[in-house]
Amino acid sequence: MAFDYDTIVIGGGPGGLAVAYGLNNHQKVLVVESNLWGGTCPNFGCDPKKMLYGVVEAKRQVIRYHESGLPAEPKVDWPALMAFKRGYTEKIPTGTEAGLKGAGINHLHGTAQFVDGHTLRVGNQQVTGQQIVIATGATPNIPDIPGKEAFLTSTDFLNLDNLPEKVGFVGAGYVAIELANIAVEAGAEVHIFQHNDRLLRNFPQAYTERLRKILTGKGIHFHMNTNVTALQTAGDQVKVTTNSGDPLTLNAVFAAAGRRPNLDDLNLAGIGVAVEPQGIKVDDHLKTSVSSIYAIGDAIAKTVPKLTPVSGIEGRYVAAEITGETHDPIQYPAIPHTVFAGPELAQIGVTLESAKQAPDQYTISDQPVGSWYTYHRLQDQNAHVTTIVDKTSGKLAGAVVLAVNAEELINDFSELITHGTSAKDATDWTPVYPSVTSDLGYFY
Ligand SMILES: Cc1cc2nc3c(=O)[nH]c(=O)nc-3n(C[C@H](O)[C@H](O)[C@H](O)COP(=O)(O)OP(=O)(O)OC[C@H]3O[C@@H](n4cnc5c(N)ncnc54)[C@H](O)[C@@H]3O)c2cc1C
Ligand SMILES: NC(=O)c1ccc[n+]([C@@H]2O[C@H](COP(=O)([O-])OP(=O)(O)OC[C@H]3O[C@@H](n4cnc5c(N)ncnc54)[C@H](O)[C@@H]3O)[C@@H](O)[C@H]2O)c1
Repeated sequence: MAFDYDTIVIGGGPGGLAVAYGLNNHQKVLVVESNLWGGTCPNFGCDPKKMLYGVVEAKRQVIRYHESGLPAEPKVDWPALMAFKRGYTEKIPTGTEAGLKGAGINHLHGTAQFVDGHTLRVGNQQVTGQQIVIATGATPNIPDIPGKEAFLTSTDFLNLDNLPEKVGFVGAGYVAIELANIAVEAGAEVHIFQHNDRLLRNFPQAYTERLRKILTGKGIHFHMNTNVTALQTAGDQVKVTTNSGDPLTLNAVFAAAGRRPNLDDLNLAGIGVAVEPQGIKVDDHLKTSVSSIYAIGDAIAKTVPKLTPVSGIEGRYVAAEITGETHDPIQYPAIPHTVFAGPELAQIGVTLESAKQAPDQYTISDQPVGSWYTYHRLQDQNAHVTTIVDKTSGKLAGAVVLAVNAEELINDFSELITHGTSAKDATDWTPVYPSVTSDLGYFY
């Protein structure tokens, strides 16, 4: 049977685009996107979030230098900050589409729905492909409570014309912590409602408690072990009812209770693609239960974190698998993850919890580093680093970092872990001094 395309990719985000560009010189490819070209990360995820974060962190650095020669009292101008962000994000969809055009990749705007394992309906046309790759990402999970229509999402937060006076976040994961930090630094009263006693559950509790203390010090109100049971809107106010204490009146409440895969439009049940609660079920070649269909990125059930670089790795892997460049199962490198929480909390590799359970295998070194030159210079008294070293090889196996510039140190650690650098080789070269990297030798 002749197909219209060799491969059709559903979703024009980081994952889908990695497949399309990976296949472009080998195959006739079509990408279908229902919303904004570029997907979540550059339009309403990582990139706009970090533009806002960069500005509020600059303000916080000035405050840290308050008694070190910089007595200014900066204030965030939200409309100007938003204009800065929009100046970047507004160009993303057209820029991404122009990139596809320039590369000669066929692309179609519309919502794709499966007719069978090789056929999609997009609007009023049907297209066929020998392979189809699902890269439809995820969308905010809205808690099912009375008044849930009042919930705003991270997408709304990252596009607010004005910052409301009092804001709440339901959930205490990545989205809640990062956006709450931006809101409090920009001058809002901020409340976080968490149904249990853990924030950022994938990070070690000693570290999340240190972070909670710092964020509480900035003025964020943590309502732990608290279920939001109802929302009620009246004008520009939202009454938040919980299972503990009196209701609170805020001006905006954001659902930050995880993200669910974007699968509703696809008719997966109709064509027999197996789905689990966390996303599409795939094997170690990222194939679904229908042999002509692959799935990648935030749309799949997986144990690795749902992050932009992971979607990219999976997209490039599927492209290589389709062209026959590889037939090995997918192998993930150590994936660093960072919460941009002001300060940043980052980790990579073997977790602290599992290292503690294997004392014969790992040496754990837990160091408050606030008094080290690098952190003293930045006035970051709370900086803290844990390294986990494999006793047999002497190589770094994992690390946790809480510091204002944790992203830099975790990237250095990532490089050491990924390339299996020994303690000797890690110090056998000359980085710029003084810098975050010139501290590496002290950690090993
Ligand atoms: C607020 C926020 C901050 C984040 N910050 C970071 C960060 O700092 N670092 C990081 O690594 N990750 C971050 N992430 C996560 C990151 O954005 C995602 O992991 C990444 O975008 C996933 O890429 P993807 O291609 O799998 O999915 P997406 O980027 O979500 O792309 C999927 C695309 O598929 C389209 N689509 C869906 N259904 C259909 C259909 N039926 N037909 C056609 N098209 C369809 C969607 O419109 C979307 O454009 C953040 C996420 C959020 C929400
Ligand atoms: N810096 C980054 O890399 C970054 C930033 C933002 C988002 N992300 C990605 O996006 C994903 C989604 O972020 P997120 O914060 O929405 O999810 P998350 O999984 O990190 O956190 C969800 C939070 O909601 C709580 N929760 C779950 N169900 C609930 C319910 N019914 N009612 C109330 N609370 C509930 C959880 O206990 C948890 O605190 C992240 O896991 C990550 O993959 C990454």
